[in-house]
Amino acid sequence: MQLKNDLLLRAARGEAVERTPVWLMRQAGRILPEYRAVRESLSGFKELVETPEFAAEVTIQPVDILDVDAAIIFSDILVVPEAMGCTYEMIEKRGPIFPNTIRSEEDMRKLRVADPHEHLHYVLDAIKITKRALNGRVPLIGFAGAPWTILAYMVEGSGSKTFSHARGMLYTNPRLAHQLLRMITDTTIAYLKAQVEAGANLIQIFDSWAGILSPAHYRQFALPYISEICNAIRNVPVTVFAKGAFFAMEDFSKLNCETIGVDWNMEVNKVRQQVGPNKTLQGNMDPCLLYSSFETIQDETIKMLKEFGPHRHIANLGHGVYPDTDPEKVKCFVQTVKEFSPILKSEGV
Ligand SMILES: Cc1c2[nH]c(c1CCC(=O)O)Cc1[nH]c(c(CCC(=O)O)c1C)Cc1[nH]c(c(CCC(=O)O)c1C)Cc1[nH]c(c(C)c1CCC(=O)O)C2
Repeated sequence: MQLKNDLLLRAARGEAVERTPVWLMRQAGRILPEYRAVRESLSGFKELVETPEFAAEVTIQPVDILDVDAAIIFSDILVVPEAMGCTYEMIEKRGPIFPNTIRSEEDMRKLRVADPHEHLHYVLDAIKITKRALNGRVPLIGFAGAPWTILAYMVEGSGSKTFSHARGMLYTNPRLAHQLLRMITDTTIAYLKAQVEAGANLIQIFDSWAGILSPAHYRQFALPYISEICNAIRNVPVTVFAKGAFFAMEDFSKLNCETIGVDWNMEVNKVRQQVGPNKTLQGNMDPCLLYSSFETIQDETIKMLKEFGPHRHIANLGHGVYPDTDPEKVKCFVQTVKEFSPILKSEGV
């Protein structure tokens, strides 16, 4: 189906756009009372993720309410380890827990390369329902975690400040780490291909824990697998968002992907120099800006638009929106991009 608003896809491919497209990482859920109402009618987070009709409903809420230029399918990066045989629980206000971690050859034997049509059909169904309901209003973003970030959760068993078990494995048993990364990558490629077949218009890879690795480990244990995924997904644009990986920007310039995510620790002009002119950049507002006044949000958003320039930019935060953010402040961010980017474009800023 022809998209009515394809700004995101054109910006990703480096084509001309009338204005800069805008959406927010983690826009689906958390900040919206409408999301919480759906969530509270169910037994928990997992029921919402695994029930395609509800997942589709909360995917579309931010498009209706926040007026963003894209929807991102409501799911989680942790559905991949679950499909591989490593189940997670989502503990209210604490985050995910994996009762059985992967730390030995024996633990590995319990895992499989998942078939997305068998083990992740609920996400594929949610994508199909969402696409039908969106009726071409905006593109739908599919996603997965990058293999390193998924390994980090499977080995650690929960969120962590240090991920010391996961990082430790890279020193103590690199062979096992590569074996696990191999299985995660194979599952992820099949899963993302299935998301595209189901209707996803763009794919984003979240490497949320990129920034805790040394550059050498990142090149050994993260980049090659991301590169494989990029090479495998060729019908739709791909975005690689690696939080904190300022040291890898030159490596990213060589990836077979269209867009690179930028967080607020990174200097936009330096990143642009490092990745060159042939990639689109996405980001990079500090989510904490949205705690400030409407006036400050406007000023800082305009500053950000000027920094990136009018071409090859997708406006976003530098990481997911925080749960205690006022949706009105998000609307202010979105509207400022929509209002000012065409003006800056016409002024040639
Ligand atoms: C690391 C990571 C996870 N999940 C995700 C990442 C990568 C992005 C990032 O770095 O933030 C990705 C994710 N998780 C969720 C989405 C949905 C789509 C969207 O709004 O972007 C996406 C894209 C829903 C969710 N995933 C989660 C929630 C909150 C749970 C709830 O509603 O009760 C939502 C809406 C839970 C989750 N899921 C995860 C954690 C650590 C937590 C607990 C803390 C938190 O709330 O963020 C793992």
